[in-house]
Amino acid sequence: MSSGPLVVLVGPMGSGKSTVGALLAERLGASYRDTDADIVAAEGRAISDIFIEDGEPHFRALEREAVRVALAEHTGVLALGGGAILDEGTRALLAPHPVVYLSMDVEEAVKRVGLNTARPLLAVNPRRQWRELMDARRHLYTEVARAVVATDERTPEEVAQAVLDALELKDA
Ligand SMILES: Nc1ncnc2c1ncn2[C@@H]1O[C@H](COP(=O)(O)OP(=O)(O)OP(=O)(O)O)[C@@H](O)[C@H]1O
Ligand SMILES: O=C(O)C1=C[C@@H](O)[C@@H](O)[C@H](O)C1
Ligand SMILES: [Mg+2]
Repeated sequence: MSSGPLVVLVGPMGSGKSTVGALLAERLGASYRDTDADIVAAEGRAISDIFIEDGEPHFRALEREAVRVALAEHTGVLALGGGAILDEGTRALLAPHPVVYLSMDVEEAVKRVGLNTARPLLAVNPRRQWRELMDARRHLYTEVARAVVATDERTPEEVAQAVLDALELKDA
C-alpha cells in the first residue's frame, strides 16, 4: 500500500470538490483537507489578494509547495485548487496518487457558479469564459486523473458513490 491521501479531487471551480470531498471523508471515516485553505492559512491573506499582490506565477509556486506537503502528510481526502493542474511540477507530484477528476459540462457550470460574483473569472460571459478555461485545462485534468467522474445531473451523494466505485474504495 502506498501512503498519502485516500482520494485526491481535482476539477474546475464549482465541480463539487468541497461538497463531495466532505461526503467522501464522512463515508471513509477520514478527514478532509483543501490546499486552497492551507495556502490562505499559511499566508494569512485571501487567494485573490495573493493573485493581485504577487501574481499568478507566485501563487502557483505556493500552491505546488502546499500540494507537496499535503500529499506527504494527509491520509484522508484532499481537494486541490481548480488551477493546480496548470503547474507541471504539481502534475508530477500527483503521479503516484489516486486522483479523481470531477467533470461537469458548461450548462451545469453556469447553473452552479455562473451567477456567483465571488467567481469573477466567470462573471462577464460565463459560457464563453467557461469554454475557454476548459479548453486550456481539460487535457491536464484528464492527464493527472486515474478516474474521471461526471457530476452533471448527479447529486453530491451519487458523485461520492461514483468516486468510491471508480477507486474501488469501501466505506469505513
Ligand atoms: N453534484 C452536485 N449537484 C448540484 N450542485 C452541486 C453538486 N456538487 C456541488 N454542488 C453545488 O455547486 C456549488 C459548488 O460546489 P463546491 O463548492 O463543492 O465546488 P468546488 O469544486 O469545491 O469549488 P471551488 O473550486 O470554488 O472550491 C455549491 O453551491 C454546491 O452546493
Ligand atoms: O481555477 C483557478 O485557477 C483557481 C481556483 C481556486 O480553487 C483557487 O485556487 C484560485 O482562485 C485559482
Ligand atoms: Mg472548494
